[in-house]
Amino acid sequence: MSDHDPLPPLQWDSRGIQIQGFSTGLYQIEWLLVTIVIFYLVVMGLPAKGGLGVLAVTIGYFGLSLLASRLRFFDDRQRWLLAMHTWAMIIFITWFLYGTGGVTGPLASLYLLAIVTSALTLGVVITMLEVVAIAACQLLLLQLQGSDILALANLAPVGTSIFTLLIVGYLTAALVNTIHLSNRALLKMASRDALTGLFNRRAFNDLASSIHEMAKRSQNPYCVVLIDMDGLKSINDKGGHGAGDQALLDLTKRLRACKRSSDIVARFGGDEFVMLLPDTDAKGGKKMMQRLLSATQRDQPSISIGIASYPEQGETLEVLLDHADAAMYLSKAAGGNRVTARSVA
Ligand SMILES: Nc1nc2c(ncn2[C@@H]2O[C@H](COP(=O)(O)OP(=O)(O)OP(=O)(O)O)[C@@H](O)[C@H]2O)c(=O)[nH]1
Repeated sequence: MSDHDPLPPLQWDSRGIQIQGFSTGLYQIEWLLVTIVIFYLVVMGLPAKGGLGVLAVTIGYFGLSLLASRLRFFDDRQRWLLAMHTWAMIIFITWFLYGTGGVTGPLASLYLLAIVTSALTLGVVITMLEVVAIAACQLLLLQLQGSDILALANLAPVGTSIFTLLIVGYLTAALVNTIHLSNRALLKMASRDALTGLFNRRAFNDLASSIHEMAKRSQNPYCVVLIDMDGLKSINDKGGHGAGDQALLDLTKRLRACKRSSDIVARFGGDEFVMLLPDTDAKGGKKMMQRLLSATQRDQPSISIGIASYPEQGETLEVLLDHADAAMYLSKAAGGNRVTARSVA
């Protein structure tokens, strides 16, 4: 099976899993921002000029944060929504700094919260773009405060703050990227059988469930096939574990060679393999498995195959797997090296 095997988007989308994992952190950043702003207003009081505007925007932003938390906004994992959120944070912070006259004061570091939010979820490029936007906001604030934006004395603190944002944004995004890559590697490991590199039972169940749902909607048939090697124990006994492993690898090669790109093949464990053949009825599935049997060389261990087809032999994947298993045991009981497709209903 190639690396292009289909992975269902939800369970195996590592970027999505990563954002989901960070969602608690995102809520905490949001509440930290709101808490710092409210704390500032309580301790320092409303600014004399434009105080009501600052209060109104703070209450509005607080309301939005509450709504985001209620709606589990960050669990949604849609990147454009998260990007809009960081923009809203930057605008709110800029407005707050404008109202409190503190572009060069300690509250200017609030921009760090927007940058960390972006770096956690949106990647290096978007985060760097946001730093540029913050630089523009800070220059605008200087201008609105009546400072000369070309004077070095005014530009220096802005430059220092932008430099800090760049470093924090870049390092956080780079760290997150490393986590993302190791997540991908872990997901791959968690979905594969160590010996054959085929999907394991867990990955098969996830993939098969989404194919089952699609088949149910489109009323298309599909086949579930259980394949069990005949006599692996005696191969192990005669040739050792290495010979048994090689026999399993040979069978894996044969299964890969006979499958279409849309078919899924997995190792269920031991000498048992499973295939799911989308858009294939019982007749087509049986024909395909007969071809697999006739391609089996004399010196290769034989296999016993059981087939169940959707929808005739079951409305759920579990029932189909049971039927395919029962059919496979009929093949085995009849001496192996054959394919059985039957309804147990
Ligand atoms: N080499 C090797 N052997 C394995 C592996 N997994 C399971 N086995 C062995 O495969 C054998 C399976 O035994 P059985 O279930 O009796 O299967 P069988 O010998 O093929 O007999 P039938 O299925 O009745 O034809 C056991 O001896 C297991 O120890 C593996 O990854 N590698």
